[in-house]
Order: sequence, then C-alpha cells, then structure tokens
Amino acid sequence: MALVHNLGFPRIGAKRELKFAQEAFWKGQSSEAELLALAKELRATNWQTQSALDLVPVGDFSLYDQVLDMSFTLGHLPSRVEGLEGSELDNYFRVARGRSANDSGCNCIHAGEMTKWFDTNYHYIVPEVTAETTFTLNAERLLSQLAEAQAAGVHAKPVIIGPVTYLWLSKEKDGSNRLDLLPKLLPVYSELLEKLAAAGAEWVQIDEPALVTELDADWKHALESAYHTLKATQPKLLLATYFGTLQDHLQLACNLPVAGLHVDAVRGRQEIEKVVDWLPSHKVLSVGAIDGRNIWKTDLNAALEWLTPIAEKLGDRLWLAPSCSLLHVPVDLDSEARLDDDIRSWLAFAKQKLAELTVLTRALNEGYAAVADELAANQAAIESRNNSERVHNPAVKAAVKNITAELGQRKSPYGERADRQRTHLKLPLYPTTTIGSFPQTPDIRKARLAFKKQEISVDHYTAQMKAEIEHAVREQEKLGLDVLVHGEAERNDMVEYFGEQLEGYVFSQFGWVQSYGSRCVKPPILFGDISRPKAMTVDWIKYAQSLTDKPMKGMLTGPVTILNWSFVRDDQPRSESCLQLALAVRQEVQDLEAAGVNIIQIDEAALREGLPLRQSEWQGYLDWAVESFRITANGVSDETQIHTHMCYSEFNDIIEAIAHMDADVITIETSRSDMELLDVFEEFEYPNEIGPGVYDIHSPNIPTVEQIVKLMTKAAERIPAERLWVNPDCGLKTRQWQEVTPALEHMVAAATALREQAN
Ligand SMILES: Nc1nc2c(c(=O)[nH]1)N[C@@H](CNc1ccc(C(=O)N[C@@H](CCC(=O)N[C@@H](CCC(=O)N[C@@H](CCC(=O)O)C(=O)O)C(=O)O)C(=O)O)cc1)CN2
Ligand code: MET
Ligand SMILES: [Zn+2]
Repeated sequence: MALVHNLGFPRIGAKRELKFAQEAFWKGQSSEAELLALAKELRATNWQTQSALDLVPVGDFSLYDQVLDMSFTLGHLPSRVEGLEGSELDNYFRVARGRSANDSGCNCIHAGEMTKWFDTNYHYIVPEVTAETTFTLNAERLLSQLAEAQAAGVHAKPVIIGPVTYLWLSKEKDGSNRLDLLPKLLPVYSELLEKLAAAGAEWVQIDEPALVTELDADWKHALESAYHTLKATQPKLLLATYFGTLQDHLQLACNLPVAGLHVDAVRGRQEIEKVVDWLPSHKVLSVGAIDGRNIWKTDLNAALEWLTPIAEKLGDRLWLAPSCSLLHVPVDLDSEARLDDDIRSWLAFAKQKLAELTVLTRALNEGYAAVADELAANQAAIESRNNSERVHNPAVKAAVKNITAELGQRKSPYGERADRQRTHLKLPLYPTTTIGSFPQTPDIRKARLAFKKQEISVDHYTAQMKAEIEHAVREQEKLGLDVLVHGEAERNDMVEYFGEQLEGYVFSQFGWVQSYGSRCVKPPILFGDISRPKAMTVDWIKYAQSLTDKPMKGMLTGPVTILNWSFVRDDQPRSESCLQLALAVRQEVQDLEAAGVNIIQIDEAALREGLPLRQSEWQGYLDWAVESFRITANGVSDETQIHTHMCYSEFNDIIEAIAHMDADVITIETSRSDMELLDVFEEFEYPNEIGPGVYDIHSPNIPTVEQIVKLMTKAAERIPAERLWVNPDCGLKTRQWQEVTPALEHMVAAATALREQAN
C-alpha cells in the first residue's frame, strides 16, 4: 500500500489572515496573545484540510520565516539581539524586521539579511555565523505544535531543515568556513530528534534541498558525516530534496543512512527509475509527483502510467507527495468565484493538489476502477486545456518564429548613443532619479479595492490615481530630482499589473503566495500565447509628462521578470513564453517612444533569480533571457535612453550577460554592500552608465547627506563620474512619504555637493 503525505502547506491562510494579524500586531493594534491564537487557528485549519493524508507536516507553519524558525530552534541568534528585554516573540521580530529609532522603548537593531529561497520568489532570513557561533536546543515550538497536531487527531510528521542545508543557507560574518560548525551543530540535531521521538513522532522530514545544487567534496562529505552521526537517533528520517535533479549526487542521496528519501519527480522525472534502482531495499521512496511550484492540474492518467510499475516494485515502500512544499502555490481554488470556468477546470491550488494525490494513491492501492470517475474528469480537463483554441494564437507563434538578430540590436553602439542622448536630454553630472514606485498608501489601496468591487466608477478611480500621480510629480519637482517618475500608483504589483492587461493571462482574486514576512504576491497565470491588445501604460505616462518640463521616465516590467514572477505554461519551454512577452512589451516601448517619452526603464528585477540552480545550466538561460530583454528594449532610436533596474546585484558571475543587455543605464542595489558590488563593473570595464543605489529602501532609516556623498565617492573611484547616476536601491512602494521625502532631500543635496566638488 502506497502512503500519501505532504511536505508543507501554505501558512498565510486562504484570505491572507496571517498577513493581517502580523501587521496589526506590528502596529500595536493587537496583542501577542491574539496573534498566537490566530496562528494556532490557522494551523488547525491546515491540518483539517490535510486530514485525509497518511502523514501531515508539522512545523511548516511560521510567524515569519521557516529558516528563522530553525535558527531559533537551534538557539542561534545574531549577537546583537542577545540580552534584550521583551518576550521571545519580540526578539524573533527584531531579527526578522529590525527595529528603527521610531519604535518606542528599544534600541535600533538592523534586520537579518533577506535572500531568495533557491529559485523561488520566497525570501528567507539568512543565518549569520562566525567561528564562535554556538548552538543550544530550543525545541519548544516544534514540541508544542506536535502536541497540537496530535490533539487534532492527525498523524503528525515534524519538518525541519537539515543541518547541511542550514549551513549552506548561512553566511559567514568573519571569513570563517561555515562547514566547520557542523560538529557543533549535530549534537543539537540529535537532541532535537530524540525529543521529537519521545513526543511520539515516528517520522521526521529533514529537508536537504542543497542536494540539488552543485556541491564540492567538502559539502558532500558533510552530508555523509552528518547522517552517519544522526543515524543513531530515534525517529525515522525522511530526507527530502526538491527543486531539481540529483544528478551526480544521486548515489550519495540514495545511500545516506536514513529511512526514506523524497525526490522531486516533476523537475527530476527522468531520474526516478534510477533512484528506484539505487535505493537500498529497506528504504521508503517518497515520489514528488505533483508540481508544488505551479498551478496546473496534473495529468493523473499519465502520472499513473509511470507510477504503476514503480508502485509494483516498491509496494509499501512507495509514498506519494507534492514535488516540494506547497508554500509556493495559493491555498484554495474554491475561493475563485470570478475565474473563467474553462480555465478554472485546468487549475489546482494547494488544497486541490492534495486531492489529486489522494486519487493517485487510491488508484495505486485499490485499482484504477476505484477512482474511475475522478480519472475521467481529470482526463476531460487535461484534454480541454490541450485542445483549447484560447491557448494558441497562430499570429503570435509566427511573430516569434520571425524574430531575427536585428530585432535585438540598437542602431548605434553605446558611445554614439550616449553623445546623442546627452545633447538631447541635457542632464547634469550625477543625475538624480528614483526607481519607479512611490509609497502605495492605504488611500491608494482602498481606492483600488473599491474600484475592483465596483463601488467606484472607472472615471472616479482614474481621477484619484491621476491626483496621486500629480502629487508624486509635484513632490519630485520640489525635491529637485532630474529625471522624474509617475510613481506607479495605478499598479497593484509590477508583474500582476501587466498580466492583467495582456492577452494569454488570467488572474485570480485570492491566489496569494508569501514573498517574505507579511508581504504577498498574486502571480498572474500565463495560460496561452501572449499578445498586447492595446497600450498599457502610455496614457498614464503621457499624463505625468504633461505635468512637468522635467524628463518623465516611462516605466515597464521586462519580459524575464514578468515570466519569472508569473505562474507559467508547462506545455512549452519558458524561453518560448519569454519571447512572446518580449514582443508584447517591445510594442509598449515603441508606443511610449512614439508618444514622446525619451527615457524608458524596463525593470528586470528577477533576471538573476531565474538562474538555474546549477551553474552548468546558466548559459542556456542567460542566452534566451538576455535576448528577450534586447528584443524588448532595443527597437528604439539612439536618442531614446533605455534604463533597466535589478535589485539583487551580485553580478560577479554574470557581468558579461548584463553588459550584453546593452541598456544605456542600469540602476542596482549596492548601498548595503558599501559599493563593493561595483568592483566587478570596474574589473570588467562595464561600458555603459550605472546608478548604484545609495539609499537602502528596505530600512526605515534615513541616510544622511554625508553617507550618500561617501558612497558616491567610493563609486566614482571605480566608475568614471560621467557615467554615474544617483538613485535609491529599489522602488519606494513599501515606504512612507515621511521617510521618503527627507531621504530624497538628502540624496539631491549629496548630488549637488558632488557636482560642486567636480567643478
Ligand atoms: N511580484 C513581485 N515580486 C517581488 C517584488 C514585487 O514587487 N513584485 N519585489 C521583491 C520583494 N517582494 C515583495 C512582494 C510583495 C510586496 C507587496 O508590497 N505586496 C503587497 C501586495 C501588493 C498588491 O498586490 N496590492 C494590491 C492589493 C492590496 C490589498 O491587499 N488590498 C486589500 C485592501 C486594501 C487595504 O485596505 O490595504 C484587500 O484586498 O483586502 C493592490 O495594491 O491593489 C502586500 O503584501 O501587501 C512587496 C515586495 C521581490 N519579489
Ligand atoms: N519600478 C519598480 C519599483 O520601483 C521596480 C521594483 S524592483 C522589485 O517598484
Ligand atoms: Zn528593485
């Protein structure tokens, strides 16, 4: 009999209940007890939803981030929060979010660094280690949640991050080697596992997704030694890998001394038979047969075709699961009353994915006949999607086929363009600008909600957004910025906004996915060939330009970022969808140019995050990603200045690709690295203009004029001043005006000082 289980369930709640509870607590509008009670309720609901499974995850819930939770479990906090007053929860949020001088009754503490969780749009808090780091067990969270789950009557399986992946995710603050901490870490893991066993956990899921990345000999050895140490402990371990293939770690993964192995059979379908062959005969194999990263229904009949022989071979040793935790998909398709029926029938969110797993398991255990109706309904849905005319647009396919190299080529090389742009735009040395968004105030969001609920008319909504744009323009004029933006008031999100306007996309009402902490995104669903029925941004930008004599920057999201932050088609390569997006956004670029917009920014915030987890696969991705950007951006005249923006600016290993994008100006995140990120631009002799961010927008702290001058002076040691811009790290949508205005005042004053120094 095959078993069915889950690796992790979304914790935000079907209506983002967690987000609202977190934010109310942080604002002081609710108590710790209220927050904890809501959290408990969400866990109970999630277990209820999963109660048909043989094993249910425990410890996947988090009040902010699962990696931060693990740091607390291991008694491993940054030294800056040790010995402070307040509850454990206070300390938890101090590490998660920092504390600014504005917060009463506590010292300023900077937040832990946030970074991308593998190749997802989820961000975790990076554990900070030094050679002196020590660990002490704090099992309270896991033990009490285990007791809750047991009381709820489910068969509970605690989930933890494995010791090697925990170190792999950590960052050394002192140049030491984080792997050297493994011997100190393992006793704490042993103790934790024993406690979980004593509390009644038969199985513990121990996540080691680092196994799908390239690991050198030391890391592989660490895996061996870790699991040889832990094998003496009580509960059975299910070692979970996900997000990719094992490749040359396949035998290592199969042979680690644990009781079971979970593999991602969506991204690693081609390896499963090999894993079955290599896995020692006493071990369980958990097959991640359902896509935990996307929202399409699984073709259950096709899955049964390859699962059946495996089930026959493995018998009781086969478990079925999603490919990875369901954290990365929305909670419940049943909430989507407004979604088009056709397309809804093609989709499965977290709850529906678990139902798919149950059908598969019953088919294997009881015979296909036992679930004949479910299989027939599934087949009908799959066929409806495969044969739908709405998915295919011959004109779009033909346009992609007709793409030539010229399409991605500017008319003249950068040097010539720069001369023309200088004459045309007449910008000062060290021009100042911002990255696009201004604060998304509660008023803006309320208006949009009222508009979506049809409580206010389109004219009313448009007028209100125009008033917001005018406010942003007037503020920028007062501040004396050189290149203005319209502020993006009318956009719910930089990707969803474009998805809503492109043919080939649908969007959900409640399809939220956690991005970090309380912040969520609602990735639009790319289901068909992409085209642009009409201009998307031109009227807003034209309106903004009409308000001022200063140059107004057009603001677009690039094809690679739209792709990476959408749920995308699984019936064609990502590269194909990206080229379709590139052609659609290219039309928008050309319409903006025709409307007299001389500066156009095309954000590619997610270009780097889209890199495959294995470096050996990078070039293939970069080839089509950069080509897509070039197609979008480069069909303009020499006088038109193209900007791009990227937030995660570790460009050391991809600088060539960045240069090949050939944007006239790139604005990047650098302030927290003290301009060290610019080294690679200097070494590579990056030829075009750069705006290294001088203001960390993730923090409420307001930079001083001196700090900004100092940062820009450092930048000018690396890049000639004629090619430097002065701007914040990223957009200002998550900040408040009271923070933004003084920060930008300081930025403009710093630019003025720099110009004077240069004369
Ligand atoms: N897609 C995407 N990925 C990204 C980023 C990004 O900007 N977009 N930035 C980086 C960091 N990640 C981020 C992710 C989300 C947010 C963010 O601010 N999200 C907002 C939601 C944005 C949104 O879609 N807003 C909608 C809906 C807002 C909403 O919640 N409305 C309320 C009511 C309005 C109210 O009273 O506030 C409701 O529907 O109940 C709108 O403006 O229209 C949030 O969680 O609060 C910021 C950064 C990396 N990944
Ligand atoms: N133009 C966008 C903004 O300013 C770029 C954000 S990158 C996450 O918000
Ligand atoms: Zn950004």
